[in-house]
Amino acid sequence: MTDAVVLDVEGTTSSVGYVAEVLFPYGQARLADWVNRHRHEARTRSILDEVDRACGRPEGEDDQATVRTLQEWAESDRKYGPLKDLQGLIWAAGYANRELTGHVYDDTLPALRLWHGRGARIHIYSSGSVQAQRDLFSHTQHGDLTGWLTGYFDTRSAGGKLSADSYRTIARQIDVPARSILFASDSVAELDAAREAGWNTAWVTRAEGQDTSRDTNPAVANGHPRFPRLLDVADATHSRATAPR
Ligand SMILES: CSCCC(=O)C(=O)COP(=O)(O)O
Ligand SMILES: [Mg+2]
Repeated sequence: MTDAVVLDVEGTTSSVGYVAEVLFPYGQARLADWVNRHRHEARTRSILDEVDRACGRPEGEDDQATVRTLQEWAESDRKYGPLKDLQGLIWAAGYANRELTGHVYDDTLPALRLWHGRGARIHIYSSGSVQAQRDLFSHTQHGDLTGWLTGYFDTRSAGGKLSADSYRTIARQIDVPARSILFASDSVAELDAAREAGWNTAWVTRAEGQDTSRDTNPAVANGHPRFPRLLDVADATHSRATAPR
């Protein structure tokens, strides 16, 4: 029985290439300029101060050093809250001025429709900030998809994606028993953590010629049912009847 579906973004609803080759470079190219222009505004200031605290530096003493730290974190794809928040602010401006369009695979909307029609509530869980998630799904090439989604979780609201406790936190927040939740991701390590919390899992490998995540070696499927596309997961998941296990 699947009452709730929780979806990863990068490599599952949306391509790795879009995140790695469009969103991340867009943010990095504008990071220093953003800080220069917004460093006295509350949201950006609080991000910069959080970075300084994390580095053991006095808050606000040297914003250029803070920018360098953020650039280093961005270059090494650190999933740290303040970096993800700042990326979310920069991307929001890009969606607003139409320089960015949120990418979703062509089977993502049909999958959302199928689950929705079967009464499952659909949530997003990404390392990208909740704002970044909302902005991506409200500006896709298929239009605004946020009407299909019930909720969003990031590392601040749920915790890191490799920790079983994060999935327990989400289950509590959405008030659905673990056995009735399905998590779809391209990351076996994330699926392992979700399964440890008692969730059903689906490994989305994406078809040949499309993106595959960095840790989707077929040899390490690790017992998670494999599906080439998200729509294949939805097809195999009969809400309130069966779930892939
Ligand atoms: C919400 S779009 C940006 C995705 C992102 O910033 C990221 O780090 C990818 O995280 P995911 O958990 O979706 O793999
Ligand atoms: Mg992913």
